[in-house]
Amino acid sequence: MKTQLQSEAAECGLACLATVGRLLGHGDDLVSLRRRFPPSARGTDLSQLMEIASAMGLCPRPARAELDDLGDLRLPCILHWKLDHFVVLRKVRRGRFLVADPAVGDRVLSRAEMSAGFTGVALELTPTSDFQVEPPAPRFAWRKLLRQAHGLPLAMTRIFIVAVVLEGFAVLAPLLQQLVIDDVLVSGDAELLTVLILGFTLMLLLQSALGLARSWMVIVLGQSLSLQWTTNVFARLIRLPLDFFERRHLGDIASKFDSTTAVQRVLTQGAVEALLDGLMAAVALGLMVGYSLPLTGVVMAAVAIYALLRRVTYGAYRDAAAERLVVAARESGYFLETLRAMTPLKLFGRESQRQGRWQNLVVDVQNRDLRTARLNTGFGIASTLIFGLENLLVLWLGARLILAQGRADATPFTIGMLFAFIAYKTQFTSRASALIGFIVDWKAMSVHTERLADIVLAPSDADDVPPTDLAHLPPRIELRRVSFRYSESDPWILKDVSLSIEAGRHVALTGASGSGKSTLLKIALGLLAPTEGEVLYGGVPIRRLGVANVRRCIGTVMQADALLSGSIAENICFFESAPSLPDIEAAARAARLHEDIVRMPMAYASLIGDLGAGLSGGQRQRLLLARCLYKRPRVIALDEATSELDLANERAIATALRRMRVTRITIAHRPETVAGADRAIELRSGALHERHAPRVGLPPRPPTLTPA
Ligand SMILES: Nc1ncnc2c1ncn2[C@@H]1O[C@H](COP(=O)(O)OP(=O)(O)OP(=O)(O)O)[C@@H](O)[C@H]1O
Repeated sequence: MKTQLQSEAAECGLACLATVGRLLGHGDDLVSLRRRFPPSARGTDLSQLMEIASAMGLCPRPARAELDDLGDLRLPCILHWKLDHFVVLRKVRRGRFLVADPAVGDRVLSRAEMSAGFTGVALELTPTSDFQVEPPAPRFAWRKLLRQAHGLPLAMTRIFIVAVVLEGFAVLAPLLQQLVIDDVLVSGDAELLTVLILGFTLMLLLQSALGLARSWMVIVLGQSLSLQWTTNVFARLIRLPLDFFERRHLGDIASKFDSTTAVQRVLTQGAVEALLDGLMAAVALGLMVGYSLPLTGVVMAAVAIYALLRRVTYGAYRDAAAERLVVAARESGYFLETLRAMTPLKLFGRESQRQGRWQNLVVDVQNRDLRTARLNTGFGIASTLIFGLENLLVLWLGARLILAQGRADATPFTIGMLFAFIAYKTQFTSRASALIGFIVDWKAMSVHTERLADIVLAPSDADDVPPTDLAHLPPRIELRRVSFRYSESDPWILKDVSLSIEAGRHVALTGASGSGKSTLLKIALGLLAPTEGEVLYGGVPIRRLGVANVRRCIGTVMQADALLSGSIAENICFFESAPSLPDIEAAARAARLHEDIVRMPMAYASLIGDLGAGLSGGQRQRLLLARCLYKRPRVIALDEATSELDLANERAIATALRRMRVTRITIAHRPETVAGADRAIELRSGALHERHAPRVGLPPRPPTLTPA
């Protein structure tokens, strides 16, 4: 597929460049371009697009154009669309415009639609001598998925053997017809008829039992593979870096994940059935040739026309399926977001507007379904016509062969043979068309594998350092000459920042909103990798120690932290398998939450929703704090973790934390919180400025959970 559909909310520009590259024969698709030029979460503007185009070996030329001039531009070119989007103009013909929209796929637009969307800015792209048809990016290997499936060869072999026996019965059935018509009816042998019918009844029973066994085995295999594969993909997904999730819509990630099931179905059940279909088609074809060559020729011609028809319609089917996946993902993401944003929607009275936009998205999905249904209808009628004509032709030719039996040069052909031929022909055409269907599904599987590749090929943030206890290292955090920006096209948030937070000290980080405090904290926690410089824990780079090992030593409450649905106790111990109830209570006391909890009817067993429903803002923050303390961390990192608390509670918590003598880094705006720290550092224009000198503190002590 040449048109590259965007996966991330803000990568329409990159997707357009990938589409133009593909149309001009560039080997890179969006997956590999995304890896080479990670887009900013905020999108890409024209000048950044031009930079990337130049790096791809395309000479960019921005142009102002009227609708009438579009046909004179060098196509394909990129058009600025509705002020916040880019599309690719592929062709202009007789006043209609073929546009590749990375959000929805190919669209043929009228002049009026073009005039409503096109802002007048176009980007022409001409390949230079540097433009190379590069080797395709590493593709998602379905073979790897197959290899990961335990017990697959044995289960497939069993299913195959049972199925082959079943197919044997299917081959014998038409022979019964031939025997009954040619021998029994002609000779009037009633006894032979009884024997034949009894024999075939037995066969039918056996066939039913084996059919049942085969279906059951296919179901069991499907279930087991689906579990293995989805588990593998989920394990991969959950280890992807944070920015993977921040850049994508929820619905898109969920839909990509669902592609695993589609791939699994084609690779296992589909593959076994295709193998059998191929085998049966070959056997039936051999038998048909034995009965009559001219009749077989007619059937083969019909199957060939059918195959050609599928080949011709394949592109349209594939595009409709690919686009449907994208628009359906958008619709489900929008739906989920609506549920999450119920409070502001009601407060701002935006229910109707939201409903209207959701309806538009549903219509988008329905339009794709309609396209597929239209194709299916046309295709169904065409194939009925092809095979109907073939049937009539076989009947006509077969009957003529029977009628010619009296002649000396006639090839022997009986009524029973015609019946048997028709039965084998029916088997052959149905198996051959199923096989062609499988080949189409196999090719169309790339729609799913491409989507799955976004998860499977994305670099994971899991390091291969084994779990290690870092108790021997002093809990000291150091940022050494760290610079950071979210992408090459984003401004620097931190520039050459060095900071050492000594063990047992408390550093308060202040700064204007948007100055980069949370970003700095995320870098210190290994959630974001510094663009330059490094982060050390206890004097050792955290990548060497293993980010997971370091995070085990650090308790955190982040700005947009989440609770999960479950009980309060479960949330405090973060669903630990063998939680310590006294520790849960100690953590809740230290976070000044215990009294609130015991006042609840079900105390620690009280259930809360995933968004912390059932708790006040301050209780939510204290619960997050209790969760952080339950870990018995050696370092505590708090990002405005007490902003919703009253002063009395905040003071009590600050005292409790001070007594623990853990290393602390606190982002806060309140003067009281900042004043309690050993050092206050302000982040301004990407650099750190000391606000008050370090206080002489006590030497660090091992962390304790002393209730306040
Ligand atoms: N994923 C992202 N991609 C691009 N820019 C981002 C991203 N996340 C944050 N930013 C930008 O980085 C800058 C620093 O953000 P950050 O959240 O670190 O600020 P902050 O100092 O913690 O702000 P606040 O006090 O309001 O929480 C802001 O300008 C923000 O818009």
